[in-house]
Amino acid sequence: MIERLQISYLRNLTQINLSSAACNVIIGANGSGKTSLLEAIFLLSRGKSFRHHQPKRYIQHHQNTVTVHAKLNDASTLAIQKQADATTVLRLNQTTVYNQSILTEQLPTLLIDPSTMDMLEQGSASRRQLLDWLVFHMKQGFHPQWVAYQRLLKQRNSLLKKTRHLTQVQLAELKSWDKGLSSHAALIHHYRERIFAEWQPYFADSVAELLPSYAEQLSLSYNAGYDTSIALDVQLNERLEQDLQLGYTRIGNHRADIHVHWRSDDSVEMSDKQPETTPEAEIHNKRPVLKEQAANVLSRGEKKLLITALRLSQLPLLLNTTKNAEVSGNSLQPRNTPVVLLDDITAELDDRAIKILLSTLSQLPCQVFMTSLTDDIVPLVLELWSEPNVFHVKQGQVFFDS
Ligand SMILES: Nc1ncnc2c1ncn2[C@@H]1O[C@H](COP(=O)(O)OP(=O)(O)OP(=O)(O)O)[C@@H](O)[C@H]1O
Repeated sequence: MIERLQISYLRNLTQINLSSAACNVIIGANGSGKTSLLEAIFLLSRGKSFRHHQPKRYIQHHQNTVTVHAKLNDASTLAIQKQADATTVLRLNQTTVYNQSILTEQLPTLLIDPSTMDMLEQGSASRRQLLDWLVFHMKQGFHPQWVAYQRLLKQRNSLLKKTRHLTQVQLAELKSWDKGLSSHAALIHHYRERIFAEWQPYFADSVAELLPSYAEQLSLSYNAGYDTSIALDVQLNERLEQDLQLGYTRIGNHRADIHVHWRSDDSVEMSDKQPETTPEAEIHNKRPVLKEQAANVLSRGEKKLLITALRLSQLPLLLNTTKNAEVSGNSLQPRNTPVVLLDDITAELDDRAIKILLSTLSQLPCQVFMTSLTDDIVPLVLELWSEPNVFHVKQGQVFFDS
C-alpha cells in the first residue's frame, strides 16, 4: 500500500507530496489535475501513462523530467524518472533496477476506467492486456516467456519487412527463431488458458452483481491467436509465403484475444445475420464460428458496466491466489497490495453501480484512489471505509481535507 506519494512535473502537478490511506478521494474541477494524480501512480507501476505514450505529452511544459516516488507501508520505496526522449530510470529501495516488471510486481495497479468504451469493439491489444495483467501477477513464469517471445517476434517481423525472398541463410535463421517462438508460445498459452479458466467464475459473479438481468447471457471466451493443437513453428512454416507477402507474422500469442459474448434465446438467428470468423476457424479452414459480440447488443451504459465487471472481477481472483498472499495471523494477506485507480466513476456509472463497485472494493484488501468532480461521493465513502483521506485539487495544488 502506498503511504506517501511524491510527484514532480507531471502535467500541471509541479511538486506534490501527500500521505495516503486505504481509500483516497481526489475531488476537483475539470482540468484541476485529478486524473494526473492517478496517471502518476500508473506511471510508477507500469512505466507508461494510460493517456499518452510519449513522455513529452505528460511531462510538464518547459521541464525535461517527470518523477514519481512512493513509499509503501512495508517501508520499501519505488521511483521512476522519465525524460522527454523516454530515457527512464527506475529505483527500488534507492537501488537502480533495469526492468519495469520489478516495480510492476511491487505495485500491482488496476485502472477501472469505464469511459474506455472502445475496449470491447477495437483491436485486441487492450483485451489481451486485461488477461496478461492477471497472468503476470499470478504466474511467475509468464513474464520471462513473454519477453523472450516478443524479442523473437520482433526479429522475425523485421526480417519479413525487409525482404520477400529469403536467402538460405535467412531461412535457416528464421526457422530457428520459429522453433524458439513455438516453445515460448506453448507456455504462454498454457499460463493464459489456466488463468482464463480461473477468471471466468469471478467474471460471472461480477456480472451477476453489476448486470444482474444479463447474468445468463454474458460469457467470456479466450482465443489463443493460433491453433494450439499444432506446434506454432509448423503453422508458421506453412504460412511463411503469406507472412512474407504481409511483411509480418499473422498468427501467434500476440494475436490472442478475449471476447465477451452475448447469448439469447434467438442467438442462432442473430448470429446467422452477423457471422464472425475467428482466427482459429480461419486457420483451420473450418466452418466459421458464429457468435454475437456483447458490444453489438449492449447499450452504452451497459457496456460501461461490463467493462467495470471485467476489471473488478480480476481483483478477488488475484487476491485469492497464494503467490500474491502470505499468512498473517489466521488470514491470507496480499503480499503486494493492489492499488485500484477509479477515474471519474460518478460521471460514468449510476448510483447503484457505484455502490456495488465501492462496497466490493471496501471489502477487499486493496488500496483505492478515486477521482470525482464533486464531493457527493464522500458520504458513501465514509460509510464504507473507516478513515478515508479526502483531497481537493485546485490548479495542480493538492489540499488535504482533514
Ligand atoms: N504537459 C503538460 N504540462 C502542463 N500542463 C498540462 C500538460 N498536459 C496537460 N496539462 C494540463 O493539466 C491539467 C490537468 O489535467 P487532468 O486531466 O489531470 O485534469 P482533471 O482534473 O482530471 O480534469 P477532468 O475532470 O476534466 O478530466 C489540465 O488543465 C491540462 O490542460
